[in-house]
Amino acid sequence: MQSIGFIVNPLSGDGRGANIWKEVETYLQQNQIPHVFKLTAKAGEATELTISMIQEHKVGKLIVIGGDGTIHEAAQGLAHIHKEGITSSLAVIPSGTGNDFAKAYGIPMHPLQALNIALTGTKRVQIDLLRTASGVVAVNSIGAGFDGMVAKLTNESNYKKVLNRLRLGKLSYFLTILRVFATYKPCTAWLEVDGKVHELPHMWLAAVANIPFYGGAIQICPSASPYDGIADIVVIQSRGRFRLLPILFTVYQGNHIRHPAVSFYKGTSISLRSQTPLLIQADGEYAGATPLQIVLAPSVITVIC
Ligand SMILES: Nc1ncnc2c1ncn2[C@@H]1O[C@H](COP(=O)(O)OP(=O)(O)OP(=O)(O)O)[C@@H](O)[C@H]1O
Repeated sequence: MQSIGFIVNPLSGDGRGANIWKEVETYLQQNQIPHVFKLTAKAGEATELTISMIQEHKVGKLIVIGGDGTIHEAAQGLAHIHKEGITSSLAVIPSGTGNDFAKAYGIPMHPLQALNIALTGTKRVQIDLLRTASGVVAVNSIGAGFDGMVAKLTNESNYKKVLNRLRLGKLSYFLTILRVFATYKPCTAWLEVDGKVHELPHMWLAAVANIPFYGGAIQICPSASPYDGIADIVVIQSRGRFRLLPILFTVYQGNHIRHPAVSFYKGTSISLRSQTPLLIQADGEYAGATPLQIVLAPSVITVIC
């Protein structure tokens, strides 16, 4: 049997991770399922825990209990060991706020159902990654501009904690969207996709998507697929703010795609420059500012779903 390792972010979903781990650990003990586990003690730690767990304990199946931020950190570790020719499959028990990764792979939100899939699921898919020039990888998306600012302010906000406690975590992203929408100043940016440069005046955001969702089930790029070896890019441009209002209310269903302010591109080598530095998010985590360069790395991680 494959050796099983758990990485648990006890603080994900404002403490939901710790509660889910208790439930999962009880199940593992009752059913005498051998495993190793590590709890993250600080931000960023899931990367080194992933590497050490796989190298030291020869873990063939890594199960992450966390949100998209913890999966993002574990993915850095999985991509690192992939370069050394070592592989380990990734399974997820969602305990975060947005849980976009779990949604994209049809992983149930119920902890014991997700555990059952992690332990016995036979479907394994190879997924692409987005890799930046600075070596960061993203499993879900990388975006610059409006959504970079939304990710940063949501993660720093106090209402995210309060809403998580009320099981309304997704609302925290929407509240920040409204905040940023009222004040955001678009600028000109230059997007290069596979050698072709597109000048983008009044750009609000450019997001490179590996899956359709971000920010807690916002269907920003409905055509994105992590299996097709190509990244989908969505750009929103507008001179006026109020012209974009309909997008706020249609983007959750992915019905913004025909709005004239929205355009799409596809490619494997992408770069973005901007008139003024724009904040970047990678899988919902703050990741610096433009300029940004991304290449699509095909079939790097195996996901159990
Ligand atoms: N012990 C810890 N103390 C402080 N921060 C931690 C700790 N363990 C992990 N973190 C940080 O918590 C952050 C949030 O985790 P995660 O994204 O998994 O949950 P979330 O924010 O509730 O969910 P989502 O990303 O789906 O919105 C991550 O950036 C991670 O680095």
